Amino acid sequence: MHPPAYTPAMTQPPPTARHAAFARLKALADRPDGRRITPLFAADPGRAARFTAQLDDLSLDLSKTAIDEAALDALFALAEAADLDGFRRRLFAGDAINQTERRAVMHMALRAPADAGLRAMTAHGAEDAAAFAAAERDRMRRLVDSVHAGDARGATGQRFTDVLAIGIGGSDLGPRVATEALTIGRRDQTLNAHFLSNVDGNAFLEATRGLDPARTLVVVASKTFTTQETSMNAAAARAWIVTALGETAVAAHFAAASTNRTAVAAFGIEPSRVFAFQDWVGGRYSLWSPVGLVIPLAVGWKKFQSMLDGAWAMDCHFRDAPLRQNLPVLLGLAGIWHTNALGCASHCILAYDERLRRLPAHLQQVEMESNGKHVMLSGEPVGWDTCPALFGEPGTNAQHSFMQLVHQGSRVVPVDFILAADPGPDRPEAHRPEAHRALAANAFAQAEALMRGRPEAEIRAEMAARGASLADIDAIAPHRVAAGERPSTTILFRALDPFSLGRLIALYEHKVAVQGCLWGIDSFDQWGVELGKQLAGGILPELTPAAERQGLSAGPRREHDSSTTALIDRFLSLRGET
Ligand SMILES: O=P(O)(O)OC[C@H]1O[C@](O)(CO)[C@@H](O)[C@@H]1O
Repeated sequence: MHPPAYTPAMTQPPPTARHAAFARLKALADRPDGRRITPLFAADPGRAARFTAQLDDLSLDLSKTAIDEAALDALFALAEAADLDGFRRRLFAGDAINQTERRAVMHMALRAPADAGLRAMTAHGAEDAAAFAAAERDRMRRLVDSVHAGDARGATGQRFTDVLAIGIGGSDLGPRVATEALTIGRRDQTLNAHFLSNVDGNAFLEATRGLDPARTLVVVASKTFTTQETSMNAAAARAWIVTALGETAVAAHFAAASTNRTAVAAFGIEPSRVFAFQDWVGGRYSLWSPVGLVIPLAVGWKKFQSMLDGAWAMDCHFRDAPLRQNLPVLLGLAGIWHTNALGCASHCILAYDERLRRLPAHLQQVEMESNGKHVMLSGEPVGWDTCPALFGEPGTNAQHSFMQLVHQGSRVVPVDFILAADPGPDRPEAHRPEAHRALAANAFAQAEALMRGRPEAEIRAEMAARGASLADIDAIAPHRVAAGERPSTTILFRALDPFSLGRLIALYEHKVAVQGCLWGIDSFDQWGVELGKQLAGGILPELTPAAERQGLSAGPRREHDSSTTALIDRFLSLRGET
């Protein structure tokens, strides 16, 4: 991929001031009590309120971190050194913020009203991104409505009951987390959604298990429409439809979302069923675009629109709120504190909500593909750590797997707790209120336990009170000690509905942009994943018998290291194909 040559010269504040700001953060963490949290509460009864920011019903509590006023000032000094304010302006002005791909970053236009006036720089000059997105959204809506109304039907005249969404990475994770969040525990979905991402015959079998091709609409989502996994899965789905219903059924059963109309046309999808978006939408930010078509198909247009509205509310807040009251900025700064002042190398996302069970997977891509970078925009190596490794599971499940390490492991892992106060006001009968209270109790208890820990004296006293011998106390007490002072942030809102879901995901998207700006990196490219793709393309012909190699670019056989060569030979020998 060669970026077009239309971008302005790269501009970035010189790193000197940033170096000083990072050094200041480290120095603050190295103060005698610089990493402790409990003394901050002891010293300031108003700490919780002072370190909680709010947008309507959504609150972000940063008080259970070691960030004090001095640390906050140092973090904002870093933001100033990195010109966060200017970055935010350039982002919303549609400048080519994604400098290495010479692209604007304008996924906000996908959720903005048509007349929001959001423009994006393109190879052909600035375009009205919000108007473009709205026009495509209207086309999507027409298809969704006609499927739901039974006007658009399968080739045999039957109504669609299922949608199979094919895509990978950003063309899968975002749509999947949103669809799951809005359908888990409900019985009112308009179509049953199924997802196929991995290039694995088992995944295909699993995704199509029990599906009737005559009643299945297939949506292929791929920004580039060249991704190997998606191409192979789309071809398999096409064969599945054609075998059952004949070649002519493809027009009725397929729709696509892509920026590459030519490749989609070559695949043979009816042009009226192809929905476009522009290169100013990054893959991991594309669930709001036609890539997310499966979402309204599954939950209805009204909910999809409400999700967009929630994200747009967060966009406006991020764009307009002063930095010190700005939720994505504060969440981003907390992460900077943990990564660059405390040296934490990982970060845990715990949503106490089964419906958000795929959120960590989506955020892994949003955060790690965006900010897993080692050079600044100038190409110079960064002089500080960038994105931590993210992981997570729904609470309370996580408590019974990896939380042991978070409480007592040798490294500090900051946690984001995410919780809705109300399990779902639109249908209280579906929720056992006592179960939701138990979820909440666990979320609050975990955060408190991480911070308070358990001192040895308390454990010894408790064991003694229960009649344990001194030898037992000596042997066991050290193992039960939890040092505490482990940081967490808590995101709490009224209810997980489409609006709050959109707002939540957009909060993290902008957090990532904030951090990328402070680290001085390009958060919107992903060159690192290219090499593996190229090498896989080269190895595939080597694993394929000559008779089946048609269509695979044979190319000259590459020299591998001896390990890779031996593994390829062994793979073929185990299959009896040498
Ligand atoms: O939507 P596409 O073009 O099929 O790409 C899928 C995914 O692959 C990646 O390029 C990474 O390999 C992601 O950035 C993207 O979300």
